[in-house]
Amino acid sequence: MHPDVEKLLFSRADIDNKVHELGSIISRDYAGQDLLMVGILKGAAVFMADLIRAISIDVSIDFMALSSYGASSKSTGVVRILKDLDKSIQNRHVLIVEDIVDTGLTLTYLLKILKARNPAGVRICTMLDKPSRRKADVPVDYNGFTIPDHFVVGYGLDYNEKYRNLPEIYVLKEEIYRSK
Ligand SMILES: O=P(O)(O)OC[C@H]1O[C@H](OP(=O)(O)OP(=O)(O)O)[C@H](O)[C@@H]1O
Ligand code: HPA
Ligand SMILES: [Mg+2]
Repeated sequence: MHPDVEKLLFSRADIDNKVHELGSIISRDYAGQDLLMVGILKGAAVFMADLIRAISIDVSIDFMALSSYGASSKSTGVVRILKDLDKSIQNRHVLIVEDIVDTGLTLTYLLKILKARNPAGVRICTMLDKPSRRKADVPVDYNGFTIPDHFVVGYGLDYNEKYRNLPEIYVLKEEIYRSK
């Protein structure tokens, strides 16, 4: 285990099973529809790469880059678009793919922007949901795991741009983010 992590939360097997479960449900729910999956960079990149390969129907993908956290473990509530979608989403079925929903501020902002573009629908798929810290209500349609109030890293999730490459999901030691 990496020396900065407190404990393992979800193993490779836990993650693989969950990704395949979600992939099957999404494939069934969107059968016969024009599905566009939108990964939110950078955190969702790893989950997105696994999830699209667990989907059995035709799907297009795109990415958006938003920034709300910077070099802190706390949300600032300020969300900026760093990279927008390449094409119009009008009349398309959009599925937002996130690594984690925490305060919900990022997705609240994003949902507002995307709904204003008149898609056929927008739903949310997240690997992790941390409902105890919610500041804004967001409708999570597909959730991998609900987690308690710990700062987690790995499988795309970072602290200060570190630990995204860890293949499993861990709780970060408090001393790592408290000292900043
Ligand atoms: O529900 P919230 O409190 O808004 O937090 C969730 C968001 O925060 C993280 O992104 P971050 O801004 O750290 O960017 P990153 O994906 O590049 O790490 C995460 O990937 C979500 O997008
Ligand atoms: N870990 C990493 N990034 C995050 C988290 C977390 O627990 N919550 C919001 N962004
Ligand atoms: Mg981050």
